This record gives sequence, structure tokens and C-alpha cells, in this order.
Amino acid sequence: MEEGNSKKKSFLVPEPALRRMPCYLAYLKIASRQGDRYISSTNIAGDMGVDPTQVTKDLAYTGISGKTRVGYEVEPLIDALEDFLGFRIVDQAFLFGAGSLGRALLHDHGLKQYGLNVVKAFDIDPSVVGREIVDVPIHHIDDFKLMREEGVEIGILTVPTESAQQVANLMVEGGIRAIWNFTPVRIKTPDNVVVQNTSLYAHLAVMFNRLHEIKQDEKKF
Ligand SMILES: NC(=O)c1ccc[n+]([C@@H]2O[C@H](COP(=O)([O-])OP(=O)(O)OC[C@H]3O[C@@H](n4cnc5c(N)ncnc54)[C@H](O)[C@@H]3O)[C@@H](O)[C@H]2O)c1
Repeated sequence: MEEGNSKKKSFLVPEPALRRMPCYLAYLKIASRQGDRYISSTNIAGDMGVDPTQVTKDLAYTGISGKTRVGYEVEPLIDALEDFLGFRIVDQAFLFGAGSLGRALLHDHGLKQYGLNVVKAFDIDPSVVGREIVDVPIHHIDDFKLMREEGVEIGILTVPTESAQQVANLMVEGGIRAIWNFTPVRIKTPDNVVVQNTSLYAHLAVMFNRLHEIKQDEKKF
């Protein structure tokens, strides 16, 4: 489950719409592979369990609108969504904390496909510093300030909770402008730094709760 720091500033595109867009994109890519040239918002909505008006509104942010009766042309919509979401430009990122989660992220091919290329990682553990994981060199965190001139603005935070704020401070001092925070700590940053909190476990909690409620309802009948 993800939660941004949009409280600090009001952004043009609402976060729920942005979160739905990668799902539309994945759906459209399947449609394209099946040879569909056109698709209607009603079809997208029906298959994805979203309201058709919501689909039209969300997709309008890309600047593309559907045609009466035929709907959206699939390929141009895929292009527009990828451009809009920034998935076609590959941004460079640094990773902080090359432990179990950090390494899993380094092994994920999806990140690059979605426009994020991790070029360096930082850690304090002598058993990982100096090594490479899937071609990404692991440096000591103390060397991070020397890398400032590389102009990398995106940082992934996967350090233990106790170090989260301290490492986040270092990241900001070193020029990081957007932090993808996987730690459960609500880190404090200046207003002009984007923080995106992500937790697999929050989704798990929702799944447990929904399953529990469904089973409770079944018991009643
Ligand atoms: N968001 C999620 O869904 C999710 C899932 C798993 C873990 N987590 C969180 O991610 C973080 C990492 O979890 P993990 O299981 O990978 O832990 P881990 O202990 O395997 O890895 C943490 C790494 O950070 C390094 N580290 C410690 N202090 C550091 C510092 N000051 N600077 C740089 N590196 C430092 C450690 O040496 C280690 O390699 C934790 O905060 C955990 O709660 C979140």
C-alpha cells in the first residue's frame, strides 16, 4: 500500500488516478497482444472493476480521448500512458541499504522497465560494501556525499528502521529530491522533497481483514 506526501502541496493529478494508470497500461498491453485495435472505456471499466466515467476521467489526463462508438485506439493510448507516467524516460536512482529487501529490488527487472535504473547502492556492512549485486556496485554510505555531483535525484530507502531518519537526512543533504521509502518510519523531509511510502505488509493487512470479513459473513448463512 502506498501513500505519498501530497498533503504538503496540492498536485494536479489525484494520487488514486495515478495509481490506477499502471493497471490500465498493463491491461492495454494485454489487449494489444491479443490484437485489439480499439477498446471502449466500458470494456476497460468492466474488466477492471472501475466505473466507466472514472476510466474516461483518468485517461483524459494523458491528453487522449476516446472516439464515439469505437472507444480508444489501443496503441496510441499505450504510448500516451507510458509518456504521461514517465516510464519511457529512464531515471537513475541510488539504493540505501542492500539487505534482504534492497537486494530483492536490485534483482527486479521491472524497475528498469518502469523507468528506474539503480546505478549504485550504499550500505555499512563490510561483507557487502565493495561487492556488486546484479552489476550494481555497493559503496560505503560515507562515500555517498562524494557522489553528489552525479546528479542522481531519486533514492530508495531500505535500511533498518533505527537508521531510516538519519539516512534520509543524508540523502536530502546529498541532493536526493524523491525518496521511495520502504521503511515503516514516517521520515521527515523538507517540503520540496517527494516521499513515497510503500508497504507490502499494509496490503497484507487489508487482504487478511477482507478474507476474515468474508468468512464471517459466510458463517452467518
Ligand atoms: N515496505 C515493505 O513492504 C517492506 C518489506 C520488508 C522490509 N521492509 C523494511 O525495509 C527495511 C530493510 O529491511 P530488510 O529486511 O532488507 O533488512 P536487512 O537488515 O536485511 O537490510 C538492511 C540493510 O541496511 C544496511 N544498513 C544499516 N544501517 C545503514 C546505514 N546507516 N546506511 C546504509 N545502510 C545501512 C544493513 O547493513 C543491511 O544491509 C526495514 O526498515 C524493513 O522494516 C519493508
